[in-house]
Amino acid sequence: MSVQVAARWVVLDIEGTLTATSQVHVVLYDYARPRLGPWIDEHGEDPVVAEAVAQVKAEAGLEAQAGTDAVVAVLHSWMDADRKATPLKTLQGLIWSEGYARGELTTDYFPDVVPALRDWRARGARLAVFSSGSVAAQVASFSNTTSGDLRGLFAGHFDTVNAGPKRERPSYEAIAGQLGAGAGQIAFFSDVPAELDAAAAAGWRTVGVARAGEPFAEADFGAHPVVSGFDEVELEVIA
Ligand SMILES: CSCCC(=O)C(=O)COP(=O)(O)O
Ligand SMILES: [Mg+2]
Repeated sequence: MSVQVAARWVVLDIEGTLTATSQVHVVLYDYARPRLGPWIDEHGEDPVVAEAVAQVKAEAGLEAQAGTDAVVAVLHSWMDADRKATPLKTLQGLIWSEGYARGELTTDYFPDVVPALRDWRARGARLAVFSSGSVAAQVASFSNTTSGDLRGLFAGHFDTVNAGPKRERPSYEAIAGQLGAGAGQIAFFSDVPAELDAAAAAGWRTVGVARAGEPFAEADFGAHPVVSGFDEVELEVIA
């Protein structure tokens, strides 16, 4: 069954919506795990890295003098628990950006994703991304995919730094403001009902993405329309 959606802007979650959860939790997390310690030691003078490390220590209750091993142990525990803490996402994004630039990482999307995004874009829809993954990670991940370089499809990237937490309404209000769009012009696609609830509270249209085999496939999406793939979406592009 198809779902009709009227929107000018389509804002997309990544994990579980565009890519399999294993693409993040296995491929990307396994790439980052052994590289976190060396990255912190080699880039400790970089203010972005220094600030992220300070945030990890503060959030984990470590002393300011704590060494890299203690910081890495916290970061690994957050990855094991899939805690999408902002400083972890910042550090992962730096490491993944280098991995994509070196050609050591390639993003693989669900088969219905790229044809739908190209079709929506060709028909005038504007596309943006809202993910817990940092903006740097998002852009890098679209640069090297099994369908080529897809960066040109997207007009906006949002994360927990430039928008806010994904389960809170003000984050969606902030994104609408940055896009210069009315809430009723934006449709948000996500596999996580709590994210859809926050977007709907901000006045956005919402589409739940319940993909077979994914963690939220059997979740209760409440009043949100639900698809099992983008080929079930009939997008009407509005002004
Ligand atoms: C390829 S960008 C990195 C994705 C990531 O780190 C992540 O946690 C995805 O979370 P999402 O909010 O997109 O479900
Ligand atoms: Mg998701």
